[in-house]
Amino acid sequence: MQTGLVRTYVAIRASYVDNDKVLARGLVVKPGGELVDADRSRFSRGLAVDFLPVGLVDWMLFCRHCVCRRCCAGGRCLRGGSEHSQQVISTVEPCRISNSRSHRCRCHVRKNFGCTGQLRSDRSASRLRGKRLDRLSTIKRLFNDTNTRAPFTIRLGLNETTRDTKMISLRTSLASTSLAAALVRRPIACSSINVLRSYSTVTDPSQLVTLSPLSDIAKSELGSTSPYDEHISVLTLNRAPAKNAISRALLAEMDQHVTSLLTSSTVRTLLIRSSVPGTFCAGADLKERKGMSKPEVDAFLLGLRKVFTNVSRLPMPTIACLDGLAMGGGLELALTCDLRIAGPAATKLGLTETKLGIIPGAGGTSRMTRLVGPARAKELIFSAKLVDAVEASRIGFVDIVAKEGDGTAAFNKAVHLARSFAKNGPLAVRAAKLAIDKGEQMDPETALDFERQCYETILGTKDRLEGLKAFAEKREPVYRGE
Ligand SMILES: C/C=C/C(=O)SCCNC(=O)CCNC(=O)[C@H](O)C(C)(C)COP(=O)(O)OP(=O)(O)OC[C@H]1O[C@@H](n2cnc3c(N)ncnc32)[C@H](O)[C@@H]1OP(=O)(O)O
Repeated sequence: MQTGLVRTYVAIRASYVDNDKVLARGLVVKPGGELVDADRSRFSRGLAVDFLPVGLVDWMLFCRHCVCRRCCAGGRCLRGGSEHSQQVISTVEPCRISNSRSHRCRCHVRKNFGCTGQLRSDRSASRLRGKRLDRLSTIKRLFNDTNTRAPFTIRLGLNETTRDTKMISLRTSLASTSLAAALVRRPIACSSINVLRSYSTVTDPSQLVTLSPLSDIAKSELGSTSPYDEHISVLTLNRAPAKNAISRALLAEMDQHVTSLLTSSTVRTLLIRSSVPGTFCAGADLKERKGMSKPEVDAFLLGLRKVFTNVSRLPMPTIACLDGLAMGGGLELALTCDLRIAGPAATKLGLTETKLGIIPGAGGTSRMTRLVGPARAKELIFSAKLVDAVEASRIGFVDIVAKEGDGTAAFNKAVHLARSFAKNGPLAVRAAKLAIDKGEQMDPETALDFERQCYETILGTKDRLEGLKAFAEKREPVYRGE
């Protein structure tokens, strides 16, 4: 057995097994710290919580009726795992726990792990709350006790009276990040580092921004893979408690990732998305900002400008996946990308800074104006108004409105598009991007000269020869970016 620090492996997600059927799957820490894929594990009836679902998922509360199409990985029903993979439940039924018709399934983590029920019934919630707190303190005690290396088991077994409550939500009472932090600090013996990796960074709540190849997450999140996925990177904003507000810490992490991408020769497309349902980014962290001195604000704005400028200068295509609100600096981040795709969840998009007595300070005035023209940019900025995806597309700062799917429609569409970019000659795509970006700022004649220069850079490449050869041989080209 190897010993490893469970760091990026905090993606220990909820798994519930009922009558030997796995209703939701995930990574499990079994007593003793052994890490297994929950799919392969078998628990006895009841909620098996000798593992800790933390991270983005927090603890979920859902009942059997909450399993919906959105929660199925790639249309596969999570009920019963692969044996029942064809079973897709398309309707959302009222929740029996809350007796409320307002109950809706919400896919919590990119189709991965079922629903988080929005428990409307206060009575039910308070009935559960006391238990949650007790259990939470037990869990915390275990994790905070660094001397405890012994195998541990925490059981939050369901009793008969709460049979329909498949999982107990700790969300309201739990600062999940602190639990996660406790977890990441605690070395846990684990048997398979490899298994862990495939579930890693996206859901590590200790990381505010993660960067991972699509190939790491495509199977679990999308249920489909493509040979090009390893060339597509996904930058994920992961600060749920503050709706991804850009704090100094978040900006620093973003800076690190974006800097690494500036010199990457293998990434063919970058997708920027959020792991927080209903949110892309709520802009600059206003709470942090409140306590900043003038020099600190200056430094922050300078940092923001640097990072956003770097995003706009990335050599590969970039797509902002707006599956939720994007306000102020959040929208400004999206504006730095080559394309913005917005889904039905993107109901609040706007440069809202003037409402706060400030102006867009991360390139918003300039980038929005370039996209929609001065009059529309002025209307948006002066009024600080929020628009939805369709209106944003009509105005011109959203390029594609994704309609298929709900919570992750934009991401899904972006993946589709990114794969179509990634199969083409990567050097050619980069050269085209450069020609467009720079050429746009030049007079037409100079732009044509510049286009020619860009063309020149690819004339001697192996990819170009491969393109011609593949055409002659009537096959798909295999580009290597050489
Ligand atoms: C150069 C760049 C400048 C800028 O970007 S200026 C900032 C522009 N952004 C904004 O004006 C957005 C401010 N936020 C809001 O208006 C609302 O929030 C939202 C519409 C985004 C969401 O509203 P709702 O769904 O009702 O949620 P909630 O309870 O307000 O927020 C959940 C938690 O998120 C925190 N939060 C939201 N936005 C920010 C932010 N921008 N900075 C810091 N924290 C934020 C809240 O405070 C709260 O947290 P708690 O529950 O602890 O109070």
